Amino acid sequence: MKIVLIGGAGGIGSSVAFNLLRTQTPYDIVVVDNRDNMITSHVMDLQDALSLGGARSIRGGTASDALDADIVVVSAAVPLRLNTSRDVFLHDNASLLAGIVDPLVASGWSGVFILMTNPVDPLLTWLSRRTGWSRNHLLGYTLNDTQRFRTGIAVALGIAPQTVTGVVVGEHGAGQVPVWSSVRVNGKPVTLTSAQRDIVLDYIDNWYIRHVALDSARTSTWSSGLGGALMVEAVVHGTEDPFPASVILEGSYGVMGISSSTPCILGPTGLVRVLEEPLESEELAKFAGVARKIGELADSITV
Ligand SMILES: NC(=O)c1ccc[n+]([C@@H]2O[C@H](COP(=O)([O-])OP(=O)(O)OC[C@H]3O[C@@H](n4cnc5c(N)ncnc54)[C@H](O)[C@@H]3O)[C@@H](O)[C@H]2O)c1
Repeated sequence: MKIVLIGGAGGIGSSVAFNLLRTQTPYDIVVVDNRDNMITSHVMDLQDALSLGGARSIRGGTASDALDADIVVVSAAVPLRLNTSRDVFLHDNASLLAGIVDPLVASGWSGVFILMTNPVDPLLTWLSRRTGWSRNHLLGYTLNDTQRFRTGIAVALGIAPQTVTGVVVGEHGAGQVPVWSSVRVNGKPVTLTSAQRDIVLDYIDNWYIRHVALDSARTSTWSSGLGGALMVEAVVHGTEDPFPASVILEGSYGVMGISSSTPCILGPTGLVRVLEEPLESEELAKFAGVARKIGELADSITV
């Protein structure tokens, strides 16, 4: 099972690599990046963790390593700078992604492509048109929204996040649609008061703005690295439990041809099934508006 991490020497990529090493799956992991010294630094470090997990190998590589990869995880991106929206990186990251996917398309590659680079939904919508790949092979990483929803609810209720489940659909980040009717604590449905909802909304809506304002030059590398590795594991082993991902919607939530987050069943061929979350009418209206915005952003890419 060859996993190629493009942007693999960055914060997210190296954290995905580390978390893959901790699984019991015999991965052959290849780190590809345009910073050779950082590839070497991470590989020298990570290869000494091989004997503590199930992965078979980790090495540095080049873009051509992707041509026979089972799964390509892309977190390559232009450097983070102060901003208030992931959308400011749309055009620069689209140019960079074009250089990554065009050789894969030309080679007829048919593995599973997981995009972590932001803004993930418009970039995936555009990539689906550019590559012509089936939506089954084109997945966007959006688990963090659901994780932040769980954390926010745990904070609002003063309970452990592990006891909370609940789903977020829609856009990764700013246009996320939290599904209040999906909230469960210890498996039982819970209705939050409006004051509790406000605490949750403040947490999930402002997390990104608060984090970027720190000007730390890093993103959510620990949570996304763990989540990215869990997504790879979900694809490789298949999941019975829904895994949230951005995928091209074909009618779910009334949306066609736009990539947005929804719970999915994943397996070795990528997307196995989209699960449509039942939404209230205001939630559906928000989803429709967000999907329009994602489509307009994708349309604006001219690479
Ligand atoms: N989807 C999510 O939930 C989520 C969460 C966190 C971060 N992100 C996004 O992931 C991306 C990466 O974040 P990060 O913290 O790892 O950033 P980073 O700057 O640490 O890493 C990006 C890496 O990409 C490399 N790179 C740039 N162009 C390349 C190319 N053409 N080929 C190979 N490598 C290339 C850089 O050298 C760098 O090492 C950003 O777009 C960020 O917004 C997404």
